[in-house]
Order: sequence, then structure tokens, then C-alpha cells
Amino acid sequence: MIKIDNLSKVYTKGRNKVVALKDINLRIDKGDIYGIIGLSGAGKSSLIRCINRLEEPTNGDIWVNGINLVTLKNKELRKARKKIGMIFQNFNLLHSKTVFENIAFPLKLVKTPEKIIKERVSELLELVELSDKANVYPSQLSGGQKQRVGIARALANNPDVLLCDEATSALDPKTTKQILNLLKNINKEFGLTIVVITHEMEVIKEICNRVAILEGGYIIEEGHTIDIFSKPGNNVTKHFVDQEQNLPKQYLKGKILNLSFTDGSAGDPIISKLIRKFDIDVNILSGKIEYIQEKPIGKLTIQINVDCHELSNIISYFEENNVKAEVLKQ
Ligand SMILES: Nc1ncnc2c1ncn2[C@@H]1O[C@H](COP(=O)(O)OP(=O)(O)OP(=O)(O)O)[C@@H](O)[C@H]1O
Repeated sequence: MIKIDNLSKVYTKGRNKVVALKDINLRIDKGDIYGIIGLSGAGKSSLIRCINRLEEPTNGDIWVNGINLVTLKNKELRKARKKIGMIFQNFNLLHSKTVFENIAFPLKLVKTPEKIIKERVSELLELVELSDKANVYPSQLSGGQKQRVGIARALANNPDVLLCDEATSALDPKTTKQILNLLKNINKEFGLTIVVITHEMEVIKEICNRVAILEGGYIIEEGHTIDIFSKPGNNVTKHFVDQEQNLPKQYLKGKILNLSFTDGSAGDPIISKLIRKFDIDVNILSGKIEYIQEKPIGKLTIQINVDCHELSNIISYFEENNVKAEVLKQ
């Protein structure tokens, strides 16, 4: 669906060069909700804006639906872009136009007949549950409502891909959840491929089936969200999945382990078996179960008083039971 080959992006201003993206290779399948997460300055905006050539790639190829966008000239590029909708953090609505006119705008650009515009905009207003706001102006809407208008406008020309540039960053948690649910429903109902960039792991956990972690212009990790979340492979990823906890100093005694339980092990009484098998006491310091696309992931931090030999036996026991054990303190 989307294939990015050896993409790089260098910004040049006078003699200054900023390398924003380096040798990016990505595959995004049809129907994916694909997340790209990174800290500020990692290159997220540059990457998503290269996908529809709002930003010109310095090198590399970007294939969308079998067409290499990098080779397209003006008219062909405009045609290809019709199939790539985009929504933005600050909504980018036209303030002097009503909700109806904002959604109708991309249809007017491609000279859609008035009657069809009316029908399509009504359909879209219903989809984003704003039928009663057709004639109001953006300034009369809440942030969540503005983003709904943004989504309706992005869908007007029936795109195959929707690019979301920090689309929920300006919204409160409840409204964020509503917008993410709307995106999830649109993905399910229309099979729309969605690419989301964000700095919030919550957004990725909520809707993305796959995720890439961007750092310093490189993709440093990529895979199914559930795998990345349960077994983060490096420190930047760990930062996002919040594995390193700030435990109060008085608890930093003995050996401390971070445990991650996934689908296969979340239902087993692994801790009580551990206590019986090794005849030890276990002190639970923190714990939670989260759901990623309806699959449970348990996180538990435990404290045990054992020697190093016993600790390695205990880690093996966890591995045999499909629990990832990470030693937080030896
Ligand atoms: N138009 C530009 N001219 C020069 N440098 C730029 C330009 N846009 C971005 N950069 C630089 O490219 C790098 C990547 O920026 P980018 O905006 O893509 O990162 P980001 O991950 O989206 O960051 P943020 O989350 O803060 O928006 C940064 O070092 C940034 O300063």
C-alpha cells in the first residue's frame, strides 16, 4: 500500500544543513493503522509530510498504491494527492467558511457538481456526527468538533490513505479518545489505511496495529504494537512504554524485577507458583494490566531477596512461562 525506500530529507538554509531523515525504509499494508512515534525533533513531521510530498524528499522513493510519488509532475501529483487525505494538530480549517463549506472545499477544487457536493457533505457530516453544525463557523466549535470537521474534509474525496499529523495533541484526554474511536471506526468501515504520527504512546496503544520508533531521523525499532510494547528493544522505546519507574528509594532493596505478561501468560497464577517453587517471599511494588487492541499486557514490578544464582533460575522460570523479566536492580 505504502512503500518507502531509502528516504532521506535534508533541509538546507544557506550553508546550514539539517539532516531530518536518514535512509528510512517502511512498508505499510492496506488497512493498517500505522503509528510513527518519536521525541521532539525526531523527524516525524518531516516523514509524514514527505509521504504526500508536502515536503520534498531529498532522496528515495515513496510508493502509494503502486505509484512512485517522487516521479510525479504537478498535474499527476495533484491527482495522486486526492487519494491521500490529511489532518493536522491545529486543524487548519478555513475560518471564514462554514463547516459545510470547509468540507465541500476539496470537492469544489476538483469541480464536483453542486448536487453531489451536497449529498457527499451531508453523508460526511452524519459520519462525524456534526449534521446540526453545518452552518456554523469554526470559531463556534470545540477542539474535538474542529478535528471532526478536519476528518470529514480529509475524507471528502474518498482517499485510500489518511495521514494524521499529531491530530489529537491539542485535545483533552476524553476528546482524544473520541477522535481515536472515530478513526478506528473509519478504518474498520471503509478499510482506510491510516498513518498516525504522535509523541504519545497512549495514541499508539489505542489504535495502531503496527508502530515505528523514530529517533534522530532513523527508524530504530518497528513491529506489531503488542510486541514493541511488551518487549521494547532499546532505551528510547522503553521511555515511551514507561517501563522505567521512579520507585521510592526505601523500596530499592534486594533484587527488583520488571515483569511483562502477554496474552499467553496473563491468565496463569505465575507468581503464586514462583513462591511455592522457590520458597521465597515476593513483594509487589507496582502493577497494572493494559489492553492493546483488546489484548491484555500485565506489568508487574516485584522485589525478592535471593542470591544471583537463584535470580538467574527465577529469570529462566519466567522465560519458560512466557513472561519477560527485566532486572531493574541487582
Ligand atoms: N523547514 C525546516 N528547515 C530547517 N530545518 C527543519 C525544518 N523542518 C524541520 N527541521 C528540522 O528537522 C528536524 C526534524 O524536525 P521534525 O519537525 O520533522 O521533527 P518532529 O519529530 O516532527 O518534531 P516535533 O515533535 O517537535 O514537531 C529537526 O531538527 C528540525 O529542527
